[in-house]
Amino acid sequence: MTLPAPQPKASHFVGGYYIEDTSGDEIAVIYPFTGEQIASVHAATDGIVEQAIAAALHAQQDWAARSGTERGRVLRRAADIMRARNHELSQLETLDTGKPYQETSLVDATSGADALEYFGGLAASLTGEHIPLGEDWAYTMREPLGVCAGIGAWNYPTQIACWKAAPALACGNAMVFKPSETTTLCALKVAEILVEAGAPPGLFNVIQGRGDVGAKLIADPRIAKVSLTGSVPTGRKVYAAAAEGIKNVTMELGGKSPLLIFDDADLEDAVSGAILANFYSSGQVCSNGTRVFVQAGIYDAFVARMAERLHGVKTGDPLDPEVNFGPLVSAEQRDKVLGYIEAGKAEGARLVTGGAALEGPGFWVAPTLFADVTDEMTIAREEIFGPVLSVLKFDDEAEAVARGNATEFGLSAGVFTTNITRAHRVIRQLQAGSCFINSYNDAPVEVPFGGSKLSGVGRENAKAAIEHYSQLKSVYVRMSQIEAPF
Ligand SMILES: NC(=O)c1ccc[n+]([C@@H]2O[C@H](COP(=O)([O-])OP(=O)(O)OC[C@H]3O[C@@H](n4cnc5c(N)ncnc54)[C@H](O)[C@@H]3O)[C@@H](O)[C@H]2O)c1
Repeated sequence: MTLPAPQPKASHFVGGYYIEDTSGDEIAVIYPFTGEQIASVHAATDGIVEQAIAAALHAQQDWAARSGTERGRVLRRAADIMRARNHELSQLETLDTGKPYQETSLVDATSGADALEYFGGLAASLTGEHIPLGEDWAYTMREPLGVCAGIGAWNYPTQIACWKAAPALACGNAMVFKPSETTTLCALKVAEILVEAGAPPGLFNVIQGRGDVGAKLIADPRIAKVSLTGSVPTGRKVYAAAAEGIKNVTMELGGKSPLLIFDDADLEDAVSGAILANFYSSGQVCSNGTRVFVQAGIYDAFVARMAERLHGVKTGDPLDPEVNFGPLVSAEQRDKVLGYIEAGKAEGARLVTGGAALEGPGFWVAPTLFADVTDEMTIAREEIFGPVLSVLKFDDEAEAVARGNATEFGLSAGVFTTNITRAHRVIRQLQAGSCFINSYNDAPVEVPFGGSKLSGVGRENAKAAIEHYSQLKSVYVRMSQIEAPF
Protein backbone atom coordinates (compact mmCIF):
# COMPACT_ATOMS: atom_id res chain seq x y z
CA MET A 1 0.00 0.00 0.00
CA THR A 2 1.46 3.42 -0.97
CA LEU A 3 0.99 5.82 1.87
CA PRO A 4 0.65 9.58 1.64
CA ALA A 5 3.97 11.22 2.62
CA PRO A 6 3.10 12.53 6.09
CA GLN A 7 5.70 15.32 6.16
CA PRO A 8 3.88 18.47 4.98
CA LYS A 9 5.66 20.88 2.61
CA ALA A 10 5.83 23.36 5.48
CA SER A 11 4.22 23.84 8.89
CA HIS A 12 1.58 26.46 8.12
CA PHE A 13 -0.80 27.21 5.28
CA VAL A 14 -1.29 30.97 5.08
CA GLY A 15 -2.44 33.23 2.27
CA GLY A 16 -2.89 30.27 -0.07
CA TYR A 17 0.63 28.86 0.40
CA TYR A 18 2.66 26.63 2.68
CA ILE A 19 4.95 28.80 4.74
CA GLU A 20 7.66 28.02 7.28
CA ASP A 21 9.51 29.68 10.11
CA THR A 22 11.78 27.17 11.79
CA SER A 23 12.45 29.50 14.69
CA GLY A 24 9.16 28.29 16.23
CA ASP A 25 9.36 25.31 18.65
CA GLU A 26 9.52 21.94 16.91
CA ILE A 27 6.42 19.75 17.31
CA ALA A 28 6.96 16.07 16.53
CA VAL A 29 4.30 14.11 14.64
CA ILE A 30 4.12 10.63 16.19
CA TYR A 31 2.31 7.68 14.60
CA PRO A 32 0.39 6.22 17.56
CA PHE A 33 0.70 2.64 16.25
CA THR A 34 4.51 2.60 16.25
CA GLY A 35 5.27 5.42 18.65
CA GLU A 36 7.75 6.66 16.02
CA GLN A 37 8.16 10.16 14.70
CA ILE A 38 6.92 10.38 11.11
CA ALA A 39 7.12 14.14 10.54
CA SER A 40 7.58 17.41 12.31
CA VAL A 41 6.21 20.94 12.22
CA HIS A 42 7.09 24.19 13.95
CA ALA A 43 4.88 26.26 16.21
CA ALA A 44 3.78 29.57 14.74
CA THR A 45 5.93 32.55 15.69
CA ASP A 46 4.35 35.95 16.26
CA GLY A 47 5.22 36.78 12.65
CA ILE A 48 3.28 33.76 11.34
CA VAL A 49 0.24 34.59 13.51
CA GLU A 50 0.35 38.14 12.14
CA GLN A 51 0.62 36.94 8.53
CA ALA A 52 -2.33 34.59 9.02
CA ILE A 53 -4.62 37.24 10.49
CA ALA A 54 -3.60 39.79 7.83
CA ALA A 55 -4.23 37.26 5.03
CA ALA A 56 -7.63 36.37 6.49
CA LEU A 57 -8.69 40.00 6.82
CA HIS A 58 -7.76 40.64 3.22
CA ALA A 59 -9.48 37.54 1.84
CA GLN A 60 -12.63 38.14 3.87
CA GLN A 61 -13.33 41.43 2.07
CA ASP A 62 -13.33 39.74 -1.32
CA TRP A 63 -15.24 36.70 -0.07
CA ALA A 64 -18.01 38.63 1.69
CA ALA A 65 -18.57 40.66 -1.47
CA ARG A 66 -19.36 37.49 -3.46
CA SER A 67 -22.92 36.22 -3.72
CA GLY A 68 -23.98 33.32 -1.53
CA THR A 69 -24.36 31.21 -4.66
CA GLU A 70 -20.73 31.79 -5.58
CA ARG A 71 -19.52 31.04 -2.07
CA GLY A 72 -21.62 27.90 -1.96
CA ARG A 73 -20.21 26.69 -5.27
CA VAL A 74 -16.65 26.86 -3.87
CA LEU A 75 -17.62 24.92 -0.74
CA ARG A 76 -19.45 22.26 -2.74
CA ARG A 77 -16.47 21.90 -5.08
CA ALA A 78 -14.24 21.41 -2.02
CA ALA A 79 -16.64 18.71 -0.80
CA ASP A 80 -16.33 16.90 -4.14
CA ILE A 81 -12.52 17.04 -4.00
CA MET A 82 -12.54 15.67 -0.45
CA ARG A 83 -14.77 12.78 -1.45
CA ALA A 84 -12.61 12.00 -4.50
CA ARG A 85 -9.52 11.89 -2.22
CA ASN A 86 -11.18 10.00 0.61
CA HIS A 87 -8.68 7.11 0.54
CA GLU A 88 -5.59 9.31 0.82
CA LEU A 89 -7.18 11.67 3.37
CA SER A 90 -8.34 8.74 5.49
CA GLN A 91 -4.84 7.25 5.52
CA LEU A 92 -3.45 10.59 6.65
CA GLU A 93 -6.14 10.81 9.38
CA THR A 94 -5.05 7.35 10.54
CA LEU A 95 -1.37 8.38 10.63
CA ASP A 96 -2.29 11.57 12.51
CA THR A 97 -4.58 9.96 15.12
CA GLY A 98 -4.00 6.18 15.11
CA LYS A 99 -7.73 5.57 14.48
CA PRO A 100 -8.29 2.51 12.26
CA TYR A 101 -8.60 3.09 8.52
CA GLN A 102 -11.78 0.99 8.68
CA GLU A 103 -13.23 3.91 10.66
CA THR A 104 -11.48 6.93 9.09
CA SER A 105 -12.41 5.81 5.56
CA LEU A 106 -16.10 5.97 6.54
CA VAL A 107 -16.23 8.90 8.92
CA ASP A 108 -13.69 11.66 8.84
CA ALA A 109 -13.18 13.15 5.36
CA THR A 110 -16.74 12.03 4.62
CA SER A 111 -18.15 14.01 7.52
CA GLY A 112 -15.95 16.98 6.54
CA ALA A 113 -17.25 16.81 2.97
CA ASP A 114 -20.84 16.58 4.24
CA ALA A 115 -20.36 19.83 6.19
CA LEU A 116 -18.85 21.62 3.17
CA GLU A 117 -21.67 20.37 0.97
CA TYR A 118 -24.44 21.18 3.44
CA PHE A 119 -23.27 24.72 4.23
CA GLY A 120 -22.38 25.25 0.58
CA GLY A 121 -26.02 24.48 -0.15
CA LEU A 122 -27.25 26.90 2.51
CA ALA A 123 -24.97 29.81 1.55
CA ALA A 124 -27.32 31.28 -1.06
CA SER A 125 -30.33 31.19 1.24
CA LEU A 126 -28.87 33.25 4.11
CA THR A 127 -31.21 36.19 3.79
CA GLY A 128 -32.74 38.67 6.17
CA GLU A 129 -36.43 39.49 6.56
CA HIS A 130 -38.81 42.29 5.70
CA ILE A 131 -40.84 43.67 8.62
CA PRO A 132 -43.85 45.83 7.67
CA LEU A 133 -44.61 48.63 10.19
CA GLY A 134 -47.62 50.45 8.76
CA GLU A 135 -46.30 52.89 6.19
CA ASP A 136 -42.78 52.40 7.44
CA TRP A 137 -40.88 49.19 7.31
CA ALA A 138 -37.67 47.56 8.45
CA TYR A 139 -35.44 44.91 7.07
CA THR A 140 -32.68 42.75 8.45
CA MET A 141 -29.45 41.71 6.82
CA ARG A 142 -27.43 38.68 7.88
CA GLU A 143 -23.81 39.78 7.95
CA PRO A 144 -20.59 37.86 8.51
CA LEU A 145 -18.68 38.43 11.76
CA GLY A 146 -15.28 38.90 10.10
CA VAL A 147 -12.24 36.75 10.86
CA CYS A 148 -12.99 33.73 13.06
CA ALA A 149 -10.48 31.67 15.02
CA GLY A 150 -10.96 27.89 15.06
CA ILE A 151 -9.11 25.80 17.63
CA GLY A 152 -9.23 22.03 17.37
CA ALA A 153 -8.89 18.92 19.56
CA TRP A 154 -6.96 15.85 18.41
CA ASN A 155 -9.65 13.23 18.03
CA TYR A 156 -11.22 14.35 14.71
CA PRO A 157 -8.71 16.68 13.02
CA THR A 158 -10.30 16.71 9.54
CA GLN A 159 -13.88 16.80 10.76
CA ILE A 160 -13.28 19.54 13.34
CA ALA A 161 -11.56 21.77 10.74
CA CYS A 162 -14.49 21.30 8.34
CA TRP A 163 -17.27 21.62 10.94
CA LYS A 164 -15.83 25.04 11.81
CA ALA A 165 -14.73 26.21 8.36
CA ALA A 166 -17.90 25.27 6.45
CA PRO A 167 -20.48 27.38 8.34
CA ALA A 168 -17.96 30.20 8.89
CA LEU A 169 -17.13 30.46 5.20
CA ALA A 170 -20.74 29.98 4.06
CA CYS A 171 -21.66 33.09 6.07
CA GLY A 172 -18.89 35.16 4.45
CA ASN A 173 -16.25 34.95 7.20
CA ALA A 174 -12.59 34.01 6.91
CA MET A 175 -10.85 31.70 9.40
CA VAL A 176 -7.51 31.12 11.05
CA PHE A 177 -7.50 27.55 12.34
CA LYS A 178 -5.08 26.10 14.88
CA PRO A 179 -5.18 22.31 15.01
CA SER A 180 -4.23 20.42 18.14
CA GLU A 181 -0.47 20.10 18.54
CA THR A 182 -1.03 16.31 18.74
CA THR A 183 -2.61 16.06 15.26
CA THR A 184 -1.11 18.68 12.99
CA LEU A 185 -1.41 17.16 9.52
CA CYS A 186 -5.05 16.89 8.40
CA ALA A 187 -6.23 20.52 8.61
CA LEU A 188 -3.43 21.49 6.19
CA LYS A 189 -5.08 19.27 3.56
CA VAL A 190 -8.45 20.97 4.14
CA ALA A 191 -6.74 24.34 3.51
CA GLU A 192 -5.10 23.05 0.31
CA ILE A 193 -8.40 21.68 -0.97
CA LEU A 194 -10.32 24.91 -0.32
CA VAL A 195 -7.80 26.87 -2.41
CA GLU A 196 -7.99 24.26 -5.16
CA ALA A 197 -11.78 24.62 -5.10
CA GLY A 198 -11.52 28.37 -5.73
CA ALA A 199 -11.47 29.96 -2.26
CA PRO A 200 -9.49 33.20 -2.24
CA PRO A 201 -5.99 32.70 -0.81
CA GLY A 202 -6.08 33.54 2.88
CA LEU A 203 -9.72 32.63 3.42
CA PHE A 204 -8.85 29.53 5.46
CA ASN A 205 -5.42 29.54 7.09
CA VAL A 206 -3.84 26.88 9.27
CA ILE A 207 -1.19 27.73 11.84
CA GLN A 208 0.46 25.23 14.17
CA GLY A 209 1.20 25.53 17.83
CA ARG A 210 0.32 24.67 21.39
CA GLY A 211 -2.01 26.52 23.76
CA ASP A 212 0.15 29.66 23.80
CA VAL A 213 -0.32 30.12 20.04
CA GLY A 214 -4.07 29.60 20.43
CA ALA A 215 -4.12 32.15 23.24
CA LYS A 216 -2.23 34.70 21.13
CA LEU A 217 -4.62 34.20 18.26
CA ILE A 218 -7.81 34.68 20.24
CA ALA A 219 -6.47 37.70 22.11
CA ASP A 220 -6.01 39.62 18.86
CA PRO A 221 -8.66 42.34 18.56
CA ARG A 222 -9.08 41.60 14.84
CA ILE A 223 -10.49 38.15 15.67
CA ALA A 224 -14.28 38.44 15.84
CA LYS A 225 -15.23 34.95 16.98
CA VAL A 226 -13.67 31.92 18.61
CA SER A 227 -14.80 28.36 18.11
CA LEU A 228 -13.07 25.81 20.34
CA THR A 229 -13.28 22.06 20.46
CA GLY A 230 -11.44 20.89 23.56
CA SER A 231 -11.60 20.11 27.24
CA VAL A 232 -13.52 22.05 29.90
CA PRO A 233 -10.36 23.53 31.54
CA THR A 234 -9.24 24.90 28.16
CA GLY A 235 -12.79 26.06 27.46
CA ARG A 236 -12.75 28.15 30.63
CA LYS A 237 -9.53 29.89 29.58
CA VAL A 238 -10.62 30.46 25.99
CA TYR A 239 -14.08 31.69 26.99
CA ALA A 240 -12.53 34.13 29.49
CA ALA A 241 -10.06 35.43 26.91
CA ALA A 242 -12.85 35.88 24.36
CA ALA A 243 -14.91 37.75 26.96
CA GLU A 244 -12.17 40.40 27.17
CA GLY A 245 -13.01 41.39 23.61
CA ILE A 246 -16.77 40.57 23.94
CA LYS A 247 -16.26 38.01 21.18
CA ASN A 248 -18.80 35.53 19.96
CA VAL A 249 -17.94 31.95 21.04
CA THR A 250 -18.77 28.37 20.25
CA MET A 251 -17.52 25.92 22.89
CA GLU A 252 -17.57 22.20 22.12
CA LEU A 253 -16.22 20.68 25.32
CA GLY A 254 -16.09 17.42 27.21
CA GLY A 255 -18.74 15.06 28.52
CA LYS A 256 -19.63 12.17 30.82
CA SER A 257 -22.82 11.17 29.12
CA PRO A 258 -25.43 8.71 30.43
CA LEU A 259 -26.83 5.87 28.35
CA LEU A 260 -29.99 4.37 29.93
CA ILE A 261 -30.90 0.81 29.01
CA PHE A 262 -34.30 -0.42 30.19
CA ASP A 263 -35.40 -4.03 30.78
CA ASP A 264 -37.63 -3.91 27.71
CA ALA A 265 -34.81 -2.89 25.33
CA ASP A 266 -33.70 -5.16 22.52
CA LEU A 267 -30.60 -6.58 24.22
CA GLU A 268 -28.49 -7.06 21.12
CA ASP A 269 -29.26 -3.56 19.88
CA ALA A 270 -28.52 -2.06 23.28
CA VAL A 271 -25.15 -3.83 23.41
CA SER A 272 -24.35 -2.57 19.88
CA GLY A 273 -25.36 0.95 20.91
CA ALA A 274 -23.16 0.80 24.00
CA ILE A 275 -20.24 -0.39 21.84
CA LEU A 276 -20.69 2.61 19.53
CA ALA A 277 -21.02 4.80 22.62
CA ASN A 278 -17.73 3.66 24.14
CA PHE A 279 -15.22 2.00 21.83
CA TYR A 280 -15.36 3.92 18.56
CA SER A 281 -12.09 5.86 18.06
CA SER A 282 -10.87 3.80 21.02
CA GLY A 283 -13.18 5.81 23.24
CA GLN A 284 -11.77 9.21 22.29
CA VAL A 285 -15.13 10.77 21.45
CA CYS A 286 -16.56 13.70 23.40
CA SER A 287 -20.18 12.55 23.15
CA ASN A 288 -19.50 9.00 24.36
CA GLY A 289 -22.08 7.42 26.66
CA THR A 290 -19.57 6.24 29.23
CA ARG A 291 -22.00 5.78 32.10
CA VAL A 292 -24.15 2.89 30.96
CA PHE A 293 -27.09 2.55 33.37
CA VAL A 294 -28.72 -0.86 32.94
CA GLN A 295 -32.01 -1.85 34.60
CA ALA A 296 -31.78 -4.72 37.08
CA GLY A 297 -33.84 -7.18 34.99
CA ILE A 298 -31.34 -7.36 32.09
CA TYR A 299 -28.23 -6.27 33.97
CA ASP A 300 -26.45 -9.64 34.10
CA ALA A 301 -27.41 -10.54 30.54
CA PHE A 302 -26.14 -7.16 29.31
CA VAL A 303 -22.76 -7.47 31.05
CA ALA A 304 -22.30 -11.05 29.82
CA ARG A 305 -23.21 -10.24 26.22
CA MET A 306 -21.02 -7.11 26.17
CA ALA A 307 -18.05 -9.16 27.38
CA GLU A 308 -18.68 -11.67 24.57
CA ARG A 309 -19.04 -9.00 21.92
CA LEU A 310 -15.71 -7.46 22.93
CA HIS A 311 -14.04 -10.63 21.60
CA GLY A 312 -14.83 -9.16 18.17
CA VAL A 313 -12.23 -6.43 18.66
CA LYS A 314 -9.41 -6.76 16.14
CA THR A 315 -6.24 -4.80 16.91
CA GLY A 316 -3.19 -4.42 14.68
CA ASP A 317 -1.85 -1.92 12.19
CA PRO A 318 -4.65 0.66 11.96
CA LEU A 319 -3.91 1.06 8.23
CA ASP A 320 -5.02 -2.58 7.74
CA PRO A 321 -8.69 -2.36 6.70
CA GLU A 322 -9.47 -5.49 8.79
CA VAL A 323 -8.42 -3.78 12.04
CA ASN A 324 -11.35 -2.27 13.94
CA PHE A 325 -9.70 -0.94 17.09
CA GLY A 326 -6.65 1.31 17.27
CA PRO A 327 -4.21 2.69 19.82
CA LEU A 328 -4.79 5.91 21.75
CA VAL A 329 -3.46 9.11 20.27
CA SER A 330 -0.42 9.55 22.53
CA ALA A 331 1.59 8.06 25.36
CA GLU A 332 0.22 10.78 27.62
CA GLN A 333 -3.39 9.86 26.83
CA ARG A 334 -2.65 6.12 27.32
CA ASP A 335 -1.12 6.81 30.73
CA LYS A 336 -4.07 9.01 31.73
CA VAL A 337 -6.54 6.27 30.77
CA LEU A 338 -4.52 3.57 32.57
CA GLY A 339 -4.58 5.81 35.66
CA TYR A 340 -8.39 5.89 35.55
CA ILE A 341 -8.50 2.11 35.15
CA GLU A 342 -6.36 1.71 38.27
CA ALA A 343 -8.70 4.08 40.11
CA GLY A 344 -11.66 1.96 39.02
CA LYS A 345 -10.05 -1.19 40.41
CA ALA A 346 -8.95 0.52 43.62
CA GLU A 347 -12.41 1.98 44.27
CA GLY A 348 -14.08 -1.43 43.94
CA ALA A 349 -15.56 -1.59 40.42
CA ARG A 350 -15.73 -5.16 39.04
CA LEU A 351 -13.29 -5.54 36.12
CA VAL A 352 -15.01 -7.85 33.61
CA THR A 353 -12.52 -7.64 30.78
CA GLY A 354 -9.50 -5.57 29.67
CA GLY A 355 -8.08 -3.27 32.29
CA ALA A 356 -4.48 -3.01 31.09
CA ALA A 357 -2.19 -1.77 28.36
CA LEU A 358 -1.81 -4.06 25.34
CA GLU A 359 1.54 -5.29 24.02
CA GLY A 360 3.17 -3.26 21.33
CA PRO A 361 5.29 -0.30 20.64
CA GLY A 362 2.23 2.00 20.25
CA PHE A 363 -0.14 3.51 22.79
CA TRP A 364 -2.55 0.62 23.40
CA VAL A 365 -5.18 0.16 26.06
CA ALA A 366 -7.38 -2.95 25.97
CA PRO A 367 -11.12 -2.34 25.61
CA THR A 368 -12.17 -2.32 29.23
CA LEU A 369 -15.49 -3.25 30.80
CA PHE A 370 -16.24 -2.39 34.42
CA ALA A 371 -19.47 -3.60 36.06
CA ASP A 372 -21.00 -2.72 39.44
CA VAL A 373 -19.78 0.85 39.11
CA THR A 374 -21.35 3.30 41.54
CA ASP A 375 -22.05 6.98 41.08
CA GLU A 376 -19.34 8.32 43.35
CA MET A 377 -16.46 6.36 41.76
CA THR A 378 -13.91 8.45 39.85
CA ILE A 379 -14.55 6.49 36.64
CA ALA A 380 -18.24 7.43 36.85
CA ARG A 381 -17.58 11.11 37.40
CA GLU A 382 -14.62 12.20 35.25
CA GLU A 383 -14.17 12.17 31.50
CA ILE A 384 -11.68 9.37 30.73
CA PHE A 385 -11.49 9.75 26.92
CA GLY A 386 -10.44 6.16 26.38
CA PRO A 387 -11.92 2.68 25.82
CA VAL A 388 -13.47 2.23 29.27
CA LEU A 389 -17.15 1.34 29.66
CA SER A 390 -18.74 1.56 33.11
CA VAL A 391 -21.97 -0.32 33.81
CA LEU A 392 -24.17 0.94 36.66
CA LYS A 393 -27.31 -0.86 37.88
CA PHE A 394 -30.68 0.88 38.37
CA ASP A 395 -34.19 -0.15 39.41
CA ASP A 396 -36.66 2.45 38.20
CA GLU A 397 -37.02 5.21 35.64
CA ALA A 398 -37.04 8.21 37.98
CA GLU A 399 -33.90 6.95 39.68
CA ALA A 400 -32.12 6.45 36.33
CA VAL A 401 -33.01 9.96 35.14
CA ALA A 402 -31.86 11.57 38.40
CA ARG A 403 -28.57 9.65 38.42
CA GLY A 404 -28.03 10.28 34.71
CA ASN A 405 -28.37 14.01 35.28
CA ALA A 406 -26.11 14.06 38.34
CA THR A 407 -23.11 15.38 36.44
CA GLU A 408 -21.72 18.79 35.65
CA PHE A 409 -21.52 17.84 31.97
CA GLY A 410 -24.42 17.87 29.48
CA LEU A 411 -23.18 16.88 26.06
CA SER A 412 -25.12 13.73 25.15
CA ALA A 413 -27.56 11.17 26.48
CA GLY A 414 -29.22 8.05 25.14
CA VAL A 415 -32.03 5.68 25.95
CA PHE A 416 -32.71 2.14 24.80
CA THR A 417 -36.31 0.93 25.29
CA THR A 418 -39.08 -0.47 23.13
CA ASN A 419 -41.66 1.62 25.00
CA ILE A 420 -41.97 4.74 22.82
CA THR A 421 -43.76 6.79 25.44
CA ARG A 422 -41.02 6.10 27.95
CA ALA A 423 -38.33 6.88 25.36
CA HIS A 424 -39.62 10.39 24.76
CA ARG A 425 -40.51 10.99 28.41
CA VAL A 426 -37.00 10.06 29.55
CA ILE A 427 -35.18 12.00 26.80
CA ARG A 428 -37.20 15.11 27.62
CA GLN A 429 -35.90 14.98 31.21
CA LEU A 430 -32.24 14.30 30.42
CA GLN A 431 -30.03 17.38 30.57
CA ALA A 432 -28.00 17.09 27.38
CA GLY A 433 -27.70 18.79 24.00
CA SER A 434 -27.34 15.78 21.68
CA CYS A 435 -29.63 12.85 22.47
CA PHE A 436 -30.37 9.45 20.99
CA ILE A 437 -33.29 7.01 21.14
CA ASN A 438 -32.37 3.39 20.38
CA SER A 439 -29.13 4.61 18.80
CA TYR A 440 -25.92 6.34 19.81
CA ASN A 441 -23.29 8.75 18.45
CA ASP A 442 -24.92 9.53 15.10
CA ALA A 443 -23.79 13.02 14.03
CA PRO A 444 -25.25 13.91 10.64
CA VAL A 445 -24.56 17.50 9.55
CA GLU A 446 -28.29 18.20 9.27
CA VAL A 447 -28.73 17.89 13.06
CA PRO A 448 -27.45 20.49 15.58
CA PHE A 449 -24.60 19.20 17.73
CA GLY A 450 -23.39 20.59 21.05
CA GLY A 451 -23.74 20.51 24.78
CA SER A 452 -25.41 22.09 27.75
CA LYS A 453 -24.02 22.71 31.27
CA LEU A 454 -20.19 22.50 31.28
CA SER A 455 -20.16 20.72 27.91
CA GLY A 456 -20.49 23.86 25.90
CA VAL A 457 -22.06 26.92 24.41
CA GLY A 458 -23.60 27.15 20.96
CA ARG A 459 -24.19 24.48 18.36
CA GLU A 460 -22.27 23.15 15.41
CA ASN A 461 -23.88 21.82 12.25
CA ALA A 462 -27.39 22.31 10.90
CA LYS A 463 -29.05 25.68 10.43
CA ALA A 464 -28.34 26.40 14.11
CA ALA A 465 -24.65 26.97 13.28
CA ILE A 466 -25.53 29.91 11.04
CA GLU A 467 -26.63 31.88 14.12
CA HIS A 468 -23.16 31.46 15.57
CA TYR A 469 -21.23 32.65 12.50
CA SER A 470 -23.33 35.64 11.47
CA GLN A 471 -24.95 38.70 12.99
CA LEU A 472 -28.10 40.58 12.15
CA LYS A 473 -28.23 44.19 11.09
CA SER A 474 -31.66 45.81 11.46
CA VAL A 475 -32.54 48.77 9.25
CA TYR A 476 -35.57 50.98 10.02
CA VAL A 477 -36.93 52.75 6.93
CA ARG A 478 -39.25 55.74 7.46
CA MET A 479 -41.55 56.55 4.57
CA SER A 480 -43.41 59.43 6.22
CA GLN A 481 -42.28 62.79 7.61
CA ILE A 482 -40.64 62.76 11.02
CA GLU A 483 -42.55 64.34 13.90
CA ALA A 484 -40.05 65.81 16.37
CA PRO A 485 -41.06 67.44 19.75
CA PHE A 486 -39.32 70.73 18.96
N1 LIG B 1 -17.85 18.68 22.28
C1 LIG B 1 -17.12 18.38 21.24
O1 LIG B 1 -17.53 18.59 20.11
C2 LIG B 1 -15.76 17.79 21.39
C3 LIG B 1 -15.19 17.10 20.33
C4 LIG B 1 -13.92 16.54 20.48
C5 LIG B 1 -13.24 16.67 21.67
N2 LIG B 1 -13.81 17.34 22.70
C6 LIG B 1 -13.10 17.43 23.98
O2 LIG B 1 -11.73 17.74 23.77
C7 LIG B 1 -10.93 17.15 24.78
C8 LIG B 1 -9.79 16.39 24.17
O3 LIG B 1 -9.07 17.19 23.31
P1 LIG B 1 -7.71 17.91 23.71
O4 LIG B 1 -7.00 17.11 24.74
O5 LIG B 1 -7.01 18.26 22.45
O6 LIG B 1 -8.25 19.24 24.42
P2 LIG B 1 -7.43 20.46 25.01
O7 LIG B 1 -8.41 21.25 25.74
O8 LIG B 1 -6.19 20.03 25.69
O9 LIG B 1 -6.93 21.28 23.71
C9 LIG B 1 -7.83 21.72 22.73
C10 LIG B 1 -7.16 22.79 21.89
O10 LIG B 1 -7.03 23.99 22.64
C11 LIG B 1 -5.72 24.50 22.52
N3 LIG B 1 -5.43 25.31 23.71
C12 LIG B 1 -4.99 24.89 24.92
N4 LIG B 1 -4.90 25.93 25.77
C13 LIG B 1 -5.30 27.03 25.10
C14 LIG B 1 -5.44 28.41 25.44
N5 LIG B 1 -5.14 28.86 26.65
N6 LIG B 1 -5.90 29.26 24.49
C15 LIG B 1 -6.23 28.82 23.27
N7 LIG B 1 -6.10 27.53 22.88
C16 LIG B 1 -5.65 26.64 23.79
C17 LIG B 1 -4.88 23.27 22.33
O11 LIG B 1 -3.62 23.60 21.79
C18 LIG B 1 -5.75 22.45 21.41
O12 LIG B 1 -5.61 22.89 20.07
C19 LIG B 1 -11.89 16.26 25.57
O13 LIG B 1 -12.28 16.89 26.76
C20 LIG B 1 -13.08 16.12 24.66
O14 LIG B 1 -14.28 15.83 25.30
C21 LIG B 1 -15.05 17.91 22.58
